[in-house]
Amino acid sequence: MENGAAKPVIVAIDGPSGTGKSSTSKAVAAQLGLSYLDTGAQYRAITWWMVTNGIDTADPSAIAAAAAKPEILSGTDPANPTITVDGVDVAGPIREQDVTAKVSAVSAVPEVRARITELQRAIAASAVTGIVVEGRDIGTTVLPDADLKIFLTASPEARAARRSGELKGADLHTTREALIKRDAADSSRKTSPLAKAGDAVEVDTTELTLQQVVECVVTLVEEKRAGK
Ligand SMILES: Nc1ncnc2c1ncn2[C@@H]1O[C@H](COP(=O)(O)OP(=O)(O)O)[C@@H](O)[C@H]1O
Ligand SMILES: Nc1ccn([C@H]2C[C@H](O)[C@@H](COP(=O)(O)OP(=O)(O)O)O2)c(=O)n1
Repeated sequence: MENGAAKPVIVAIDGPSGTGKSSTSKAVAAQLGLSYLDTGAQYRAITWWMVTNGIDTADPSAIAAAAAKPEILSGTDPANPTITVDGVDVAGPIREQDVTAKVSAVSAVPEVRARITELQRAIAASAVTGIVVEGRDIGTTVLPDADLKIFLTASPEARAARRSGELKGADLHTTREALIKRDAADSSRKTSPLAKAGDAVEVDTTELTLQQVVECVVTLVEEKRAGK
């Protein structure tokens, strides 16, 4: 017989763009009855606010001065993840090209990272059954005590093909170059760069279907829960 409620399980999924973090995290969370947090959406939301409010995103001091202003709320149901800024639903606008081009510069500013990291920790701490949190620095910085850390990778070709499929036929070469440039910026910033935690399990998804990746992560979570 169960002795009280199970301890919440915290899963961190990091990796570069197009490796399958969002799709995998949502499916794993749904399958295991956990909450889900897309931390990239939070960085995109604060970037959207900066752009909308005329803040120069090439000026780190202007970004730092405004970092505390927007109120960013994330809905963590994996079947219906939501993101609002000052009460406005920004799920669509945060995926636009302009935000994508500026998000690395905004998310490199330490004041932005401190603000968003605090939000992320509060959301994770309040998840009753547990949560799958996906991003770039979750296993290294945001939740270093996560029960399970996964680092997803895939070849640049596979990642670009997946992304240009989403962008309805966008040029493969341009998509590949933009993706490599963003990963380089995210990996080389001073504060909390994209990095694999020493204790993360690396999964190369190049030759795997999404379903295979999900099965792999679900198995790893179940093994952790069983104390293996
Ligand atoms: N293993 C996979 N094989 C093929 N396509 C995938 C795989 N994983 C994800 N995808 C697709 O690739 C695209 C990018 O995936 P996404 O989960 O948004 O990646 P990330 O969050 O790492 O940027 C989506 O269209 C998704 O359906
Ligand atoms: N934990 C995180 C998550 C995202 N970011 C930044 C860096 C990324 O280029 C952007 C956008 O992240 P997002 O996960 O939406 O990117 P994708 O286009 O899905 O690859 O946010 C970050 O700095 N730290």
